[in-house]
Amino acid sequence: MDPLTFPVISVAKIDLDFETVSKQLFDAACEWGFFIITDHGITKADEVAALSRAFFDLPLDVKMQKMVDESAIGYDGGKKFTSFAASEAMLFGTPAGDVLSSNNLSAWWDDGKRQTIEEFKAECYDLTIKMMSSFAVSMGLDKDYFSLIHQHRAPGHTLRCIKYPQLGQQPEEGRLPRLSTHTDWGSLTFVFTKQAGLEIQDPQNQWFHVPVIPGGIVVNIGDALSLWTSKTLKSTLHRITWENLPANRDRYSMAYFSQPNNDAQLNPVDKSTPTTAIPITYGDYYKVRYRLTYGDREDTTSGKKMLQEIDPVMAQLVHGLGVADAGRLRFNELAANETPAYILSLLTSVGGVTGYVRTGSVPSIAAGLTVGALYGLGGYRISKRQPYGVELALLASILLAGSSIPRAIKTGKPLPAGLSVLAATGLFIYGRAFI
Ligand SMILES: O=C(O)CCC(=O)C(=O)O
Ligand SMILES: [Fe+2]
Repeated sequence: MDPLTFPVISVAKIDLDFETVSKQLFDAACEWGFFIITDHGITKADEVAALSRAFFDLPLDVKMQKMVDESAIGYDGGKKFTSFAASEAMLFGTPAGDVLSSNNLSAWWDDGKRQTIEEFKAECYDLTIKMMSSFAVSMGLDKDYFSLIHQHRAPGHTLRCIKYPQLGQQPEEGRLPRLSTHTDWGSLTFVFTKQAGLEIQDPQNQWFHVPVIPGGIVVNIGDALSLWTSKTLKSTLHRITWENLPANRDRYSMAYFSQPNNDAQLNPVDKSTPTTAIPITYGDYYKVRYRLTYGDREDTTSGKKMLQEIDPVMAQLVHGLGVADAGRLRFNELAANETPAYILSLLTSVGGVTGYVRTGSVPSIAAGLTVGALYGLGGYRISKRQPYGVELALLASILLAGSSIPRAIKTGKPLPAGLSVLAATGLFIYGRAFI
């Protein structure tokens, strides 16, 4: 097979020769979903990168004075990393002008620094709009089709200045990702970095190192743009591994996320290809992805963990779209309900005790109470959106099936037969999460 060539596209002539540049951008977006643009005319990146470095050098308590909130402005680091990435970040989200007026920035971000961030964001915004116009034209839509749904309204366009810090020791394998494998949620992402480390899934589904081109911007397609185009434009999985960015090295990057307005529908724009309607807006989608990403964090207003705030029905819908890939494993937990586990816990415990009372069987009470406890613990963990709740409920069902079904067949008695029915119910309800 031919070696793959990562697309590097000069956008110097995006105005003068719109058609040629549009075709290059569209082809790269369809084939890779990731590419680098050069000659883009963005002037403020180095200045913002320097501000970002200086901010990360501040003492932790100063940085933590203003933690990120629903406005997507503030610091998202702290003493503990999220399960999404071993990084700290400074977020400048929401509509134009909000960085200037935000009270969620510490005094260090004075007027001059805020102004620089706004100017950089404005440059990025204009370029994303231009690029989306070129995608619109390539798809036979009005040139301003996408600009109309990317106005300066919520959730806005977020600049995320990121530092992957150097750490004393490498976390145990599988415990904490450097940057989880994920797709981006919105329309277009620009990544500015001078350091290697980012990997993407290439057109042959192999992990591929994104090159670093001085002055270039790494661009990728997000889920929303992919959904509008029935996935013709690719929302590509990407990640950073500990192997590529070991604990003894740090890395800085800045990601600008262009996002559709909250009320934008995610349905495919081409009405001629029959596809099932997507009954959610970008706002619904954003909420689920945001809470999955920051799942372990507490919501500043409700005090609940973000993961507990996710509506399971919405989560299932998002999962079903087949593009979202943050916290994939968690969909099992989100879809699960704790009530059957509690009922099974009660019934199996009662079953075990009844067996003992009737026949004096110690194994019966021991098994009944053990299985009951496992169901109870599983149910509790499901209700708190803690990991392994579904697994525990499933394990309880397997143990119950193993002990009751052979006895039911052998003796034909009602108690083991009843317990077998419970086991089958548990297997059905909690096994489904893994199919
Ligand atoms: O740091 C990078 O290079 C990529 C960051 C990224 O993918 C993200 O924040 O979504
Ligand atoms: Fe990303």
